[in-house]
Amino acid sequence: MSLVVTVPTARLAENLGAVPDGVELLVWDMQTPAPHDRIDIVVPPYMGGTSALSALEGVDVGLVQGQSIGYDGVADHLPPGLRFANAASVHEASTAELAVALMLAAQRQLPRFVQAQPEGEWSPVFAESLADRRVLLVGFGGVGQAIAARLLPFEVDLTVVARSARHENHPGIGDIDVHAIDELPALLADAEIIVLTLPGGGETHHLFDETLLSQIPDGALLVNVGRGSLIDTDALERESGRIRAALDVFEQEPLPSEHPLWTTRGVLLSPHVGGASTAMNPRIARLIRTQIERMLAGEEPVNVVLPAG
Ligand SMILES: NC(=O)C1=CN([C@@H]2O[C@H](COP(=O)(O)OP(=O)(O)OC[C@H]3O[C@@H](n4cnc5c(N)ncnc54)[C@H](O)[C@@H]3O)[C@@H](O)[C@H]2O)C=CC1
Ligand SMILES: O=C(O)C(=O)COP(=O)(O)O
Repeated sequence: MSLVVTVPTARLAENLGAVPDGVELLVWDMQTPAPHDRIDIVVPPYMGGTSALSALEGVDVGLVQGQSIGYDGVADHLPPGLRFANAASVHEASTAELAVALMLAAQRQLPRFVQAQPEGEWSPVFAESLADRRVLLVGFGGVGQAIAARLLPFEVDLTVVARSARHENHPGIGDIDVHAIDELPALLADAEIIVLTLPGGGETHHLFDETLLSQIPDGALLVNVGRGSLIDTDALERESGRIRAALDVFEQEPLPSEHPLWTTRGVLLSPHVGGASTAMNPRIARLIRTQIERMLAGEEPVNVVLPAG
């Protein structure tokens, strides 16, 4: 058995290191014609990878291994007959770190100190804590549970709402009740920090619409590391000033430089960098290695979220 595997960057090939005998590893960024008619595993570029999928038209591909967890939009660009695996688990720790960083920065008003530093301005504030705050975590899959595991040592009062809990016994989390999503409006009324980790797509589109946003208590912090489409951005802008927000994901990405969110008071933005850290490449490489080993052994690959249609 032999396999042809393509990765989009030399750095990822380096992270992958030595591959088993019989595996031909090539660097292909999908901007040039496919290097072979048959490729067993194709790894498209990170971010914006969906448009590159057209390069797979007419190529016999065993598995398309994405580098993201979210795969909204992929089905529309994936040539028929190809199957797609996502990068579930790869970005969980990194995205959870960012979510906690955004919460800490917004609660303790770190941007204010960063701004005052060049002026040598001593500007103490009596800030919101993370300790003892009532945190409502929306979504309890890999990312949500990784956030819970990191938040609990901060001594927060944690409530979780989701359709289902994908993992059981995530390290660091004891038994947590998961409330059904239809309890969301009632749970919101009591929340001081709300953290969104749901996937995008039709079912969750504008879940936080004008009505739900208006039920968030005054001064509460809305954190979104799931997908921008979860929140009606126009409605959020109308609520700004009353509630605070820390957002890593947006309905339109990149967020245009003239967008009012950039300058809205009480809004902290990061440019969709939840998964973008040094943890990523070695973890993606580990996942690719698993897929190679499974395919060499004639086993099904893991993480297939779009079976060959
Ligand atoms: N900011 C960033 O850079 C990153 C963002 N993400 C986003 O985070 C999302 C979640 O990732 P994981 O936790 O690994 O996914 P997952 O599939 O493990 O968990 C999703 C959670 O959302 C819940 N859920 C899904 N659809 C729902 C619905 N319609 N109503 C109520 N609950 C629903 C599930 O029950 C589960 O608790 C990804 O789909 C991606 O969009 C992921 C990685 C990095
Ligand atoms: O893993 C994810 O879902 C992420 O959000 C990060 O990457 P993406 O923007 O989906 O390419």
